Amino acid sequence: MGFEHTPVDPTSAERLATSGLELRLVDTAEHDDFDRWLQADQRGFHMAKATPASLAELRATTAHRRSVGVYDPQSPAPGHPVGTTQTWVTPLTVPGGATIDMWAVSSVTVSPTHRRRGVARALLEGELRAAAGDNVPMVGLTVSEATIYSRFGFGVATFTDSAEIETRRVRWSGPDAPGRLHFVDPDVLLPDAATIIDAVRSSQPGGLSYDDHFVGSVVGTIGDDRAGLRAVRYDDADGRPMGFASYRLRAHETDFAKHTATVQHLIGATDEATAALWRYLLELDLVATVRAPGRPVDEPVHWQLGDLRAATRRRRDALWLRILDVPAVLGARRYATAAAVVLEVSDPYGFTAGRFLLETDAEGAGHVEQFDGATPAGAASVALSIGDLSSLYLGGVSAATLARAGRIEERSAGAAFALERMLAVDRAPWLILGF
Ligand SMILES: CC(=O)SCCNC(=O)CCNC(=O)[C@H](O)C(C)(C)COP(=O)(O)OP(=O)(O)OC[C@H]1O[C@@H](n2cnc3c(N)ncnc32)[C@H](O)[C@@H]1OP(=O)(O)O
Repeated sequence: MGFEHTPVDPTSAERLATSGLELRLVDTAEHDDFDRWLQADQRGFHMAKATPASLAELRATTAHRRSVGVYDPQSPAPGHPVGTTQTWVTPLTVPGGATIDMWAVSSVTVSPTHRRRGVARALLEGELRAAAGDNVPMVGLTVSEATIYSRFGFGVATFTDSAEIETRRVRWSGPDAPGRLHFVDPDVLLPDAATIIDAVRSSQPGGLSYDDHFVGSVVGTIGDDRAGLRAVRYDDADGRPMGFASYRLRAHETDFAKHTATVQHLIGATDEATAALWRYLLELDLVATVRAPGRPVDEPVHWQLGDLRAATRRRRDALWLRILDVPAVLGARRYATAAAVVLEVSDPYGFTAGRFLLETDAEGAGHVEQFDGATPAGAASVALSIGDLSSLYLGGVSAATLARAGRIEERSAGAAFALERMLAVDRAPWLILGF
């Protein structure tokens, strides 16, 4: 049985029932029920009511996800949910290229008429228990506000940069790409984009698998604002599609030579493709500014601009993770050093609380076991919360910094930096597309 049939959590259903509310799965094959859920989701994020056309698109591209609603039978419109969430299971690429299952949680909304009486808590706790019950070892989400999810054991694991680049300052110093660029229609690009994103995500820590809804939104086959989207594809010297960029142009109020190009997405399966696409955008005529949100924090382009100050960058949290099974997730990734560390993990929900011994070998494999004994000679030892361990997991957060912040307690001298060296990665984790 797939995740879409996982029932709602009975504990949360009972808790909500004591407030007279009903928690249930939405039958996404039943259009009216699903449309009401979709409209509640739109309203929850202060978006305009979905048009019939966009409802049809959303139904077609997201019906396979598990949609959960909270209903108030006393409402004048009892079929309209007052709380929503949507979940699905995706592979999450971890350092070394293996994948683990991640229970993705999205669309957490509670109607302003029903806020701050524990509806979101019931939804979130219910999803943690549902994922644990299905033996999914990791839960992941992105947040509207960074103040909500730590209490449930989540920690931020990846960041993105929003770059703004003054094109007139750029003197391209990167390599010349041997391939060619072509404008492509969204329908033509869609399958290539899906292949390119899939190739990248399979080796990119933090990479997820993306369905047609996501890929269609970045190439412009779906979405309300698709008319202004342009897309180019980079084909390598052998003519194989290796990357694409989609972007919008906005004219300056008074100066036609100062358009702004805003990148919807830019992704290359090779560094050559990524550089070629960046160069294309930075050398567009009549464009003074290129804006690119959601970029990896170790983007090579900043070393190819010829003027480091041509770009300003703003960093933001992206993927938040919540480990549910410590041995499963630590055993799946690869490590940079051969070492041993004892992790004393606290967990407000008890899913993962305990002591674990992580031993890594010269090939980078990790062996993890629950552990009661004394810390072995030579092993590092730290105490930390499950949220902070989740932050460290993909290698995008420094253990030494968390120790300096007072979040990790070092039980042996230098233990945080020893852990940081074990977890080090050659490529910063990146959430390729937000969700
Ligand atoms: C993964 C995602 O989907 S991220 C998107 C989150 N959704 C949004 O931002 C849409 C707009 N906001 C909302 O719909 C709601 O305000 C929600 C979903 C954020 C919160 O729903 P509520 O039902 O009011 O939350 P609930 O009453 O269950 O609160 C649970 C806890 O979170 C806290 N909390 C709730 N909202 C916030 C907030 N915006 N900032 C900080 N803390 C918050 C509450 O104080 C409470 O804390 P405590 O129990 O530890 O004392």
